[in-house]
Amino acid sequence: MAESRDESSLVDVDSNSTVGGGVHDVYGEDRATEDQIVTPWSVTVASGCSLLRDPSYNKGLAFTEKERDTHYLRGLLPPVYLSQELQEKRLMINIRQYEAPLQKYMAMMDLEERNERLFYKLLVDHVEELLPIVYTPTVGEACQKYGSIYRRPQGLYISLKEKGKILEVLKNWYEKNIQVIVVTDGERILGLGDLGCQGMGIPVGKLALYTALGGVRPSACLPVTIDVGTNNEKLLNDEFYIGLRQKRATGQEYYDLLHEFMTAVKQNYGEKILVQFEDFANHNAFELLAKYSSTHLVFNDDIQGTAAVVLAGLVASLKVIGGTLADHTFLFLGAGEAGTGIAELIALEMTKQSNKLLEEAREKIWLVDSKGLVVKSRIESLQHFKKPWAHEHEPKKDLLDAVKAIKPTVLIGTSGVGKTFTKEVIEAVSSYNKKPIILALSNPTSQSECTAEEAYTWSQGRAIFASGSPFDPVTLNGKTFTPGQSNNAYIFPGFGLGVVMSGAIRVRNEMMLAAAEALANQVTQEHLDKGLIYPPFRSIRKISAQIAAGVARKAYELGLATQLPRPADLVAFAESCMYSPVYRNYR
Ligand SMILES: NC(=O)C1=CN([C@@H]2O[C@H](COP(=O)(O)OP(=O)(O)OC[C@H]3O[C@@H](n4cnc5c(N)ncnc54)[C@H](OP(=O)(O)O)[C@@H]3O)[C@@H](O)[C@H]2O)C=CC1
Ligand SMILES: CC(=O)C(=O)O
Ligand SMILES: [Mg+2]
Repeated sequence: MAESRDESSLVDVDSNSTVGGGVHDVYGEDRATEDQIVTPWSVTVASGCSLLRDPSYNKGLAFTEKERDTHYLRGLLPPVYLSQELQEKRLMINIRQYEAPLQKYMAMMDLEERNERLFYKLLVDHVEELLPIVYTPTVGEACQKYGSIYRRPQGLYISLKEKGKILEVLKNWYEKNIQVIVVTDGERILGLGDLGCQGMGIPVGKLALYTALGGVRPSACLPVTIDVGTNNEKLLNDEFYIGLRQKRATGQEYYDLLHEFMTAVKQNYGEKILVQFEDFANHNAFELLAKYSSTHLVFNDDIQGTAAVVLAGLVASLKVIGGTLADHTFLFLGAGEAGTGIAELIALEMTKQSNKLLEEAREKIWLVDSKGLVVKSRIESLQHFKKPWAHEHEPKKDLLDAVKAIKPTVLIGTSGVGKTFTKEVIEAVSSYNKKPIILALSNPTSQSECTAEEAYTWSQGRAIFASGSPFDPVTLNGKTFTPGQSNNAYIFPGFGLGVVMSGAIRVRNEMMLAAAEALANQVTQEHLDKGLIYPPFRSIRKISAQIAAGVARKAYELGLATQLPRPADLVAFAESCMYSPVYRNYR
């Protein structure tokens, strides 16, 4: 039993072991190797219909003759035995027949509710095909229509109605050994704005990636949506809206509910529960992060995870265009969570690479918000997170003017507004650089600052381009360009695994730098030759193991890790901690 195990035994776990996440594998089913038999525990041993209806244990038509006898399945299944591989093949054929991505999304969600291991097998084996379905861009549409497509609760809904009872609400969740929570209040869902309670699709999607991409076992993941109302009139008037029908609570009422939640989380799950803040509006996001980083194991994916993925892409790009970070000039469209978060990590890395002071490093980085270039003369009216980026310069009202004035070598879109990298903007950036770096990070695809085709066409094939949501390869004058995806999905699954497996008790920016470095190290010359600044998602589990190891190594160095003794080979340990979706045999 995991709870009483000798911790040192974890260091040498069998490399075939499929234990997920490194702790509390109460019944041993995750720890067993694929050829060992395990007990399909629920409260009692599941059998008959209850076994078939339990998504954690259901194997569809892959129950053996012996299992059909011992678990009272005779007659409940047609006579045929269909292996997991054949089931996977069949499901992929079915899913590919749907034309609309939302139909594919719903088919995937139905599968998850029916047969969890098969869901993850599909996602792991077809990650490049299915990521755009369970994640951006389709998850954005799913959130917009979440009320209409709602079937079953996929996470915990904590609304103002639950005030004073949040600890009890947490106890209602059917899994007890939670290691990672992704929580949103739905106010800034991708670049789609306030989707209120329907933002639930985001924590659900993010946690599916924790499992598929990072190997944290599904039973350890808890999606949470905090519902304090919505200011989205369309949703308030939608008869199928699933949330509180009121304007958003703000101020003390909002912060009291959040505080009750954060307190209850620690009370219920202890010090080592990782909480990922996701898609909060920036007027709350920075404050929540600052408030809870010293008392809880928290990070904000939009501010910190995004920063790590972009830094990794930039470090990889430098191998192609040369120079150090400090040799470059960065211009952001969008000075919110993603923009200022990325800017800060770039500046921090510059100070590590050179002997620059943080202030000096920041001078190489410029931001544009909805009112124009962030400059000193605006300082009084700027939100606190923009102030460090207000440099001395005459005001510039729009991006094109800012590009002409700043002449950036790197242009990054974090505005949440599509089509803002116009032909003029990209042509201007390309006129100053042999190989401009252009990152259009806003999600979903409709909000992307430009398309891959636009970036390559308007830069005459010279841009190093990546985007937040995926684009297909583009052929220009007989040459094919493959755009990369610059999305925090590269970082948070491996980051979370590293935190969990090391038993880290706090997140530090150095751990984000370690994650970025590990990701950048996975970019090979072959990738760079193809124009890619990230390795392909198909090798994400290997990448996540490297990221997890880098993050854990840093946590040990900083004295924040509690999983002792430190495993000698952290990469092997990370791999051994990863959940495998392969079916198990039942005794
Ligand atoms: N690829 C990835 O991994 C990630 C992508 N993102 C994407 O980044 C986008 C922004 O997210 P986030 O930073 O959290 O959002 P925020 O709301 O915190 O920031 C948005 C910023 O964009 C500015 N802005 C809005 N409209 C315009 C405009 N027309 N022209 C210039 N600036 C504008 C805002 O200006 P003002 O301050 O004046 O209002 C604000 O500074 C989203 O689409 C999100 O999906 C986010 C995280 C990760
Ligand atoms: C990717 C992500 O976290 C976002 O767009 O908000
Ligand atoms: Mg996000």
